[in-house]
Amino acid sequence: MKSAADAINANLAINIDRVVHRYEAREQSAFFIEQWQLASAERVFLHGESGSGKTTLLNLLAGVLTPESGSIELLGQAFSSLTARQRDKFRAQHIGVVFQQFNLIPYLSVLKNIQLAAYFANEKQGNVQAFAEQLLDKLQLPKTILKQAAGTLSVGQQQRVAIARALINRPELLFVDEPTSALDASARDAFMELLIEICDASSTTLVFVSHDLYLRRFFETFVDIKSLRSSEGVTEC
Ligand SMILES: Nc1ncnc2c1ncn2[C@@H]1O[C@H](COP(=O)(O)OP(=O)(O)OP(=O)(O)O)[C@@H](O)[C@H]1O
Repeated sequence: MKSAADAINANLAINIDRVVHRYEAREQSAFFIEQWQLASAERVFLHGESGSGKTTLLNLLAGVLTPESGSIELLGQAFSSLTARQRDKFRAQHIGVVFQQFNLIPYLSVLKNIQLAAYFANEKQGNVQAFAEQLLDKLQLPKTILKQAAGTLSVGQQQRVAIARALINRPELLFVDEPTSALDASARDAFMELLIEICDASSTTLVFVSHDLYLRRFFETFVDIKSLRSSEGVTEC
């Protein structure tokens, strides 16, 4: 029979347990989080001063970095124990990511960049273009941009395309790092409304990193990374 703890854990989207990360093996200091849990469909605004480890945490959650010890469970799966290949597959199918560098392929069109994300997640291509158009429209980008090479867009436009690419598979988990930094106030508010709408519609769990405290109003949970990090057992950065 399942225990009450098992039942609670089954509803967790993210479950971090004693995670240690070091950028270099001999590094004295380490990134350490003892425990952090997020329920399915929870939205968190993650804040912290520059260099406090927000991007490191997102990279661990996205599987770009792997912990030296401890475990990261995502959607009930032991994500940090997967092989690199299994992690890539899991990411493509369940995670949307928007990093500070947008990682668009510059010589491919906007549509191809978005289609590629859908392809890796095995989404049916038939519906991809219509949904991409809908997303770009809500992000205040013209439909004509779909045919343009991603490398020819402005930084603000690239940022919005990266967001559309992250949302195209309606991911269960969405990790975004400063997604509004290149947007003006009107595009920023439109983006936030779209993001919340899509997260609501798909019960997406969102970890949203930003320095912009104005954006805190869109979130039920606010976390300062300082409160997550602990020095027990290791020396902090
Ligand atoms: N590739 C790397 N190699 C070595 N150290 C790194 C690397 N990336 C980050 N660090 C260090 O890890 C610490 C946390 O950096 P991180 O980028 O996670 O912080 P952050 O809170 O996201 O900062 P910012 O708000 O400026 O983006 C910093 O001391 C940084 O110098």
